Amino acid sequence: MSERSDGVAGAKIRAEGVAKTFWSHDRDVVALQPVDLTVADGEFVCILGPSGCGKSTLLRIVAGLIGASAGRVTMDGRPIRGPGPERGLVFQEYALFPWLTVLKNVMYGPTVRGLGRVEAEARARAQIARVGLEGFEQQYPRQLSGGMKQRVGIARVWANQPDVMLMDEPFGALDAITRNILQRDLLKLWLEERHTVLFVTHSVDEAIFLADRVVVMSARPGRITAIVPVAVPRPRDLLAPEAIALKAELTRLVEDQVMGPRGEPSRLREYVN
Ligand SMILES: Nc1ncnc2c1ncn2[C@@H]1O[C@H](COP(=O)(O)OP(=O)(O)OP(=O)(O)O)[C@@H](O)[C@H]1O
Repeated sequence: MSERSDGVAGAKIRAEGVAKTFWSHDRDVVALQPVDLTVADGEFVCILGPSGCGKSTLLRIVAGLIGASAGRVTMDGRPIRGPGPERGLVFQEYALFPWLTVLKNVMYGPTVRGLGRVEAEARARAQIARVGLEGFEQQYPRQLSGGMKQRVGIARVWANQPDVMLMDEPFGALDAITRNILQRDLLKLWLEERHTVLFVTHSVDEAIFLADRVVVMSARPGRITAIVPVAVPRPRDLLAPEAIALKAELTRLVEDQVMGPRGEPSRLREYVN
């Protein structure tokens, strides 16, 4: 909490020189060039970049699911050496247990961590209600829509009371309307509790709608090319002039990574790491 970086409040997550090379089909695949990033306590940071730029790789390193080839990641100043309940993960794939009801899915984490059945159930029911699924506790995942499954995924993570939410394109598989609703709801829940959120997306709109800061990554091998604060007041109207201007700039930053720079350099390059 005491560290300061990138002009934001105390550091929750800090990545220093984090790089990753995979060994695949008898050759090295450099997924991530050295990345430095600090996420403040309670901050909502979106990682934006073209497909294959290493966004998920960075998130998985922060999650402790894979190790970095170089550099280190700390949470509250302590090195991350593996997964932990203080970092909740929500993926695009819903990753629910199909043989368990909604209630049992959400109770699973707290129960595994030793909470008694009554308390685990109370906590699960509260989280299910928070994500708007009251009345669906006894349904099975196959009986739910994609958006509902993702709500269960969020409730399941929150039931573990994590400090940090790591979200890897959680709404990527959903239709546009469901996605918008879930973005709004996620933001409402985040404003209530101010977990730290690291959210991977390749949608510029989604990043502008959600983030305090947008981290733009280059095409593979990934590195951070810009960190852009979103100064648009919440609730954000993506049709407001400042949001439209930001969208143009972020789109250009991402497209430059895919197609090479066009015209004059963006004014947002002043944020380049
Ligand atoms: N386990 C692995 N073994 C080998 N290569 C990998 C592995 N995981 C990822 N990669 C490679 O690392 C690069 C970055 O992948 P990553 O999934 O992090 O990208 P991404 O930005 O999240 O992409 P997308 O937006 O398409 O999901 C890709 O070229 C990918 O093929």
